[in-house]
Amino acid sequence: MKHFDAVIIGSGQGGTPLAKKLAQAGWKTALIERRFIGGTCVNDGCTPTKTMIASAKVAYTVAQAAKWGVEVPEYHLNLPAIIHRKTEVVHFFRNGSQQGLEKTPNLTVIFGEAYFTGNKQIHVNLKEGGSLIITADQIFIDAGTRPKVPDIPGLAEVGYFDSTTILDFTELPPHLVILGSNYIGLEFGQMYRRFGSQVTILEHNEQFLKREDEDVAAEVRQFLEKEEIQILTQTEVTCVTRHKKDIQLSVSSKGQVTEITGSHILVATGRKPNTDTLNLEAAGVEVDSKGYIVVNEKLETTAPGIYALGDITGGPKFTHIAYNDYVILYHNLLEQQNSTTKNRLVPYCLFTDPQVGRVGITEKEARQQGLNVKVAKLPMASVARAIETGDTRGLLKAVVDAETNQIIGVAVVGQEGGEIMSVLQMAMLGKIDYKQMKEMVFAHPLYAESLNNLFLTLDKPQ
Ligand SMILES: Cc1cc2nc3c(=O)[nH]c(=O)nc-3n(C[C@H](O)[C@H](O)[C@H](O)COP(=O)(O)OP(=O)(O)OC[C@H]3O[C@@H](n4cnc5c(N)ncnc54)[C@H](O)[C@@H]3O)c2cc1C
Ligand SMILES: NC(=O)c1ccc[n+]([C@@H]2O[C@H](COP(=O)([O-])OP(=O)(O)OC[C@H]3O[C@@H](n4cnc5c(N)ncnc54)[C@H](O)[C@@H]3O)[C@@H](O)[C@H]2O)c1
Repeated sequence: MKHFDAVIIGSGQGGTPLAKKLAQAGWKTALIERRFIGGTCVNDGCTPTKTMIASAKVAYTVAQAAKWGVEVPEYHLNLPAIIHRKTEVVHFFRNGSQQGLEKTPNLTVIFGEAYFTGNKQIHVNLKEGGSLIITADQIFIDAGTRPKVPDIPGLAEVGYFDSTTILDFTELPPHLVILGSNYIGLEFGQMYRRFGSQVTILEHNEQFLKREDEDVAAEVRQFLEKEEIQILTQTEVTCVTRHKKDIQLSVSSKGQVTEITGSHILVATGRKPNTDTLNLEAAGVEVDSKGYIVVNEKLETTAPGIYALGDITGGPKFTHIAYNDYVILYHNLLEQQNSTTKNRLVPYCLFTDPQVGRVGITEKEARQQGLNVKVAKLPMASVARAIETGDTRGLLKAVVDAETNQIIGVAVVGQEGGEIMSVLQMAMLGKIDYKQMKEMVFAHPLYAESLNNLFLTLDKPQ
């Protein structure tokens, strides 16, 4: 049996920096990881997908090059080379992170599967064989989530990809049918369409991108459909069968029963927490009805001295949120602060091309809450930089408190939409109001310069 001051389960985007910080502060710390250092983001999530999306953008640009007066008579897609590049980038990030951990004094990295055998006691089935019992004064659970697969008759027998397994498939699916039309479904859908697959996206909700305002969702749908991606909402798959190389999906779409034939299926219907193998009852850590760990706003679980961070808490599932959870914990534990998750801004970016950068409240939410707001909107077709660059898809939108003039919500669909949103996120944090943004000097002709014009629209009668 080994004893540590702190044990962290999972080397994700919260656990890795936390392990380093606690060890650097002199705590005898252990970090337990059952698979690869870096967790989902580095190995199966942000890093591989954004690397491959970059290749898809090149393919799209080359295909459209004549639009910019550049004739490209012929080009070929080399999917194994794209996947090789992705794997190299992933290894670069993973290895860099692992080396950083291994160099940290007071920190022991243990590869193996952890589960609780008591309140502050953990059993680890070591990757190298054998097992280890560990006790600790403080325990931090950052064990993340994994793909959730719907229970559809025939799906398991026919076979399907999820967002992890598809990353190493070196053949191009002739017709990829995707279940789910949120982040994963749309990012992969556009990527494979640009690689040359036919793509059909099936969404069981009535509204496409239901979290977003309808005008924002419509803009995204429009540019995806222009690339001949078929999107069917209110569509439920009832059964899947294989007919030689084809996969047949029986679907109920807007009340009509029909068949869709594809070559491969990608399941992108959400994630589920990795709490089922942790034996949390032994530690007295409660989970909610979906299996996520119950935490308060300081990320304390129901068991004293045990904390949870990142996706496993059921909070917004983003790398920057897992990272911010770590920041909250180290502020409170090492600097005796009183940091909480309450009222933190949660920005996010959908990495379609163009991107969708979002932060704060939507117009729909503001109206539902009965807030007195003004809404500024500007099409990308009115932005000088977009016209010059040759891509006017998208729009800028900001929700402004009519009494205080503060910006309370932003959506930017456009090239560098995430970066432009971040400019407004800074304004929100720094309490720079829309009148100041309207007259702020931005370098010409940046996308950011268009923020002057965005807020000038509020001078017109609403
Ligand atoms: C395809 C995809 C694309 C994404 N793109 C983005 C993006 O562009 N931007 C963004 O912000 N977010 C993105 N995300 C979400 C982001 O990856 C997650 O929010 C983030 O990785 C969560 O980090 P985490 O620390 O909570 O957990 P994870 O990164 O999931 O880490 C958990 C770790 O715990 C380990 N573990 C689990 N159980 C045990 C156990 N019993 N014992 C030992 N170890 C264990 C796992 O092996 C894993 O390494 C994406 C996700 C996916 C799937
Ligand atoms: N750019 C980013 O920040 C980024 C990128 C990828 C993933 N992520 C994170 O990863 C998580 C998982 O992403 P996701 O897109 O898989 O999940 P999600 O939960 O965001 O979306 C799942 C979608 O699938 C639909 N769905 C569920 N069951 C279905 C079914 N049986 N048939 C058809 N549609 C169905 C849902 O209505 C929803 O639209 C997200 O929470 C997100 O935070 C973030």
